[in-house]
Amino acid sequence: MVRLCTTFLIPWCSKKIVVIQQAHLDNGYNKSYNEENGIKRGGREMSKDIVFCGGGNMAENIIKGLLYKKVVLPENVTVNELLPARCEYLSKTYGITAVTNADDAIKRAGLVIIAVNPLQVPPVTKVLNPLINEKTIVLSIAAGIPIKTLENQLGSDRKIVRVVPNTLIQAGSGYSAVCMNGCCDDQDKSLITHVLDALGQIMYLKEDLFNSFSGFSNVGPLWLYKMVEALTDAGVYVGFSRTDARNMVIKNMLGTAVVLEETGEHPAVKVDQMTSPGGVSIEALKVLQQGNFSSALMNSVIAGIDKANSIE
Ligand SMILES: NC(=O)C1=CN([C@@H]2O[C@H](COP(=O)(O)OP(=O)(O)OC[C@H]3O[C@@H](n4cnc5c(N)ncnc54)[C@H](OP(=O)(O)O)[C@@H]3O)[C@@H](O)[C@H]2O)C=CC1
Ligand SMILES: O=C(O)[C@@H]1CCC=N1
Repeated sequence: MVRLCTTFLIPWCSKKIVVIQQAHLDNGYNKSYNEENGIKRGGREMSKDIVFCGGGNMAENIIKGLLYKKVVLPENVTVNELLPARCEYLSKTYGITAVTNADDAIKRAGLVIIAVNPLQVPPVTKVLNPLINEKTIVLSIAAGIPIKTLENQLGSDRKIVRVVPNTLIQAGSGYSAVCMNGCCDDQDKSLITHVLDALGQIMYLKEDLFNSFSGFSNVGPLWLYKMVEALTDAGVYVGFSRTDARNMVIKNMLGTAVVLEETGEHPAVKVDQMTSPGGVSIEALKVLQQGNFSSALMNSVIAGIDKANSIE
């Protein structure tokens, strides 16, 4: 096998990353790649194929991340999707196989990813049940569906992983939460880590924190998108073009994240530093506090978590 180590910039992200390019990848998950990244998989080779059940938004984002990071080759990816038009789009765009019946691929797969909406999970597990075996890893991203429910549908002797995937996969930033049932071993964990690494950061969590993770971290970009929208409107209101206003807000947001990540300082310290006595910032802060900004955010987080709890 020929491997090339390349450093390059992700086009949509300013972070430098190092990727091991494999000129010849003879199995979907490459042992050398894992070892290069400090992830030991042991001797057992994983079946090379991944099957996605459901080819919607999340499946597409995950596929993009996996192909971009060369975790898997297009010929090792099959999507089982009900809509023929969607199958055509996915296969043409990504060079993968997308079909309305993937029974054969599921039988061969090492990893099956359930990426349908929660209500569609029972019909999907019904299809999977006779096709998977004790070596197949079934990974579900369906919000609010616990491992216990999946075990009831698939068997408690099956390897089951529950993931709340990062919603900023295209930026390669943001946490995915993971937990797995007792049938998964260290090698399975290494493999799942390797796969999810391609999407962003990973946090192994106890399942009882999953709903909190969904409502807090997974929904996270929503508050930031809404903030960009509101601040851009404010910029337009005071006379900037929408483009200029949006650009200023986005650069401020990126810069703020970099400063906090790199310094590790508390945001309140940064606010203290920029509020000059009797100045502009402290005036803006006063009015923000009158609008109950912090309380609105906390209540919104709690509402999302309550909803996640109610689905489960
Ligand atoms: N969107 C997000 O940001 C996040 C989503 N999730 C979870 O990811 C899952 C998928 O979400 P998302 O991608 O947004 O949803 P989508 O509705 O975009 O995708 C689901 C896809 O599955 C197809 N489908 C339905 N039933 C079946 C079936 N029996 N077999 C195969 N395919 C089927 C649907 O087709 P059709 O349209 O014809 O029904 C649709 O294309 C959900 O469970 C959600 O909770 C988790 C975290 C974040
Ligand atoms: O809104 C949802 O149901 C999913 C879970 C968190 C983000 N999207």
